[in-house]
Amino acid sequence: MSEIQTLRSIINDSLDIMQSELNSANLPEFWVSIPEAHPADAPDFLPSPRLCESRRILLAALRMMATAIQPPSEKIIEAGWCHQEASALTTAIKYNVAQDLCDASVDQEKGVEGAILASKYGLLPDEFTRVMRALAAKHYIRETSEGCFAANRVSVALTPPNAAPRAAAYNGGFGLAVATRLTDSLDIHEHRTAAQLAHGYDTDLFTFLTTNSKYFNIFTAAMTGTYDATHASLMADYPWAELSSDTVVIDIGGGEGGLGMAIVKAFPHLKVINQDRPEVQAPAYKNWQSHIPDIFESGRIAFEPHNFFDPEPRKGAQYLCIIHDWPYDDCVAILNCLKSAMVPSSRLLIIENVVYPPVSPSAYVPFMLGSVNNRQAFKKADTPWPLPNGSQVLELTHDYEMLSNFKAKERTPSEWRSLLGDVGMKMVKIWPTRTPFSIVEAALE
Ligand SMILES: C[S@@+](CC[C@H](N)C(=O)[O-])C[C@H]1O[C@@H](n2cnc3c(N)ncnc32)[C@H](O)[C@@H]1O
Repeated sequence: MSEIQTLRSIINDSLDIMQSELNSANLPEFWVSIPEAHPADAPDFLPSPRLCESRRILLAALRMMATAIQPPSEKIIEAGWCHQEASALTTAIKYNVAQDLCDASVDQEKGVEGAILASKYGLLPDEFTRVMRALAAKHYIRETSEGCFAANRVSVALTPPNAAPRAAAYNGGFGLAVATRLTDSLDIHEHRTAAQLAHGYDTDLFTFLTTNSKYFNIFTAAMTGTYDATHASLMADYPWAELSSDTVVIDIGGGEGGLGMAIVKAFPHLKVINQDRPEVQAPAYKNWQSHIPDIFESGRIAFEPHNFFDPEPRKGAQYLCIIHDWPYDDCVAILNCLKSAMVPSSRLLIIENVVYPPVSPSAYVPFMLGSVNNRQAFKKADTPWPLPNGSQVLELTHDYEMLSNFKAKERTPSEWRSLLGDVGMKMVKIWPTRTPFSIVEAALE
């Protein structure tokens, strides 16, 4: 079969599998235009392995199909304007447009005039309407008649309490400016990041954030926005239940404590200590008090100020950490501080975007979702030809962001083996999850 015929058959087959998975879970088919959330949009929704993998492969095939049919010169020109989508989204988030469009008073057939919304926000009607139109063209909202706008399913995900907009708000408030300096930062052969060039600081980003409350708030909220919808899978795809009942899990650099909260909610036999910089204590307390007041009161989750460049004070526990935002030497220093506390039974779980380079396959790999079984532990399907192995859009986005903000990185499996080996640890296993994140399990050598 030709490349395009194969893509067409992957698209048809994965669509069929996706639909049958939805049917067996008694879920409706997906939609765009209806201004309601699909049950699978809930942050705590856990897709079956086959639903997860059919969606992943379908998305990859649709993206490649779009490349096949679009004139290459047009693709290049369109991509050159990609910052426009991010800036339009930032505007929508700033004014909470989606909340207004989803309001019960809005007739979703007719929509609301852009000019009425513009006047509510104190903006010029023509300018604002064109930003709205850009959003409608990308399916964040609908244009129902010229200059009138209504909500769709994506608009619903843009309204509180959904956390994803907080991740996108970070891009508008901080990341877009960083992106403009990435190219400049590459030919400075010393540790000078695009973020430092864009925002004019010399320290590491986290130290800079402590001096700037606006960016501190944007960044801290963005972490919750990024990780919030991953917790159901992170809980299901690692055998937390098998940890013994005296286990203390230390989440090092745990931020507002969303992951720790998911662990203590799902596994009553576990305790979590969330370690982070002292200034993160207040947001973490606020988070736990509003979501898990009883567990917080019981002391099964606690905050401990700790600098992870100092030796880890809690010996012989199970440890979680994220180190993708530190350059190599810092990663080695952090891991050594942690290693000093580990005993042979300790495990270090590093929750990051393991990167599988998007290598173009030379051999034919058929589309076989048969190997993904809903009754077994989650495993990823082999990516079929002609999709590049990997096909990881969000994972590679994170890697680029780590480069831009920290001159740090997401790692391939061999890079993980090598880094862990450099500090006298070994990789036990990489656990794939139904999110862009994997869990890299490490132990003492
Ligand atoms: C990638 S974020 C972690 C996000 C978090 N796991 C979550 O689920 O929201 C990195 C965290 O490392 C923390 N951090 C940065 N430098 C630190 C240090 N020297 N010691 C301890 N924590 C630090 C930051 O405050 C931030 O919360």
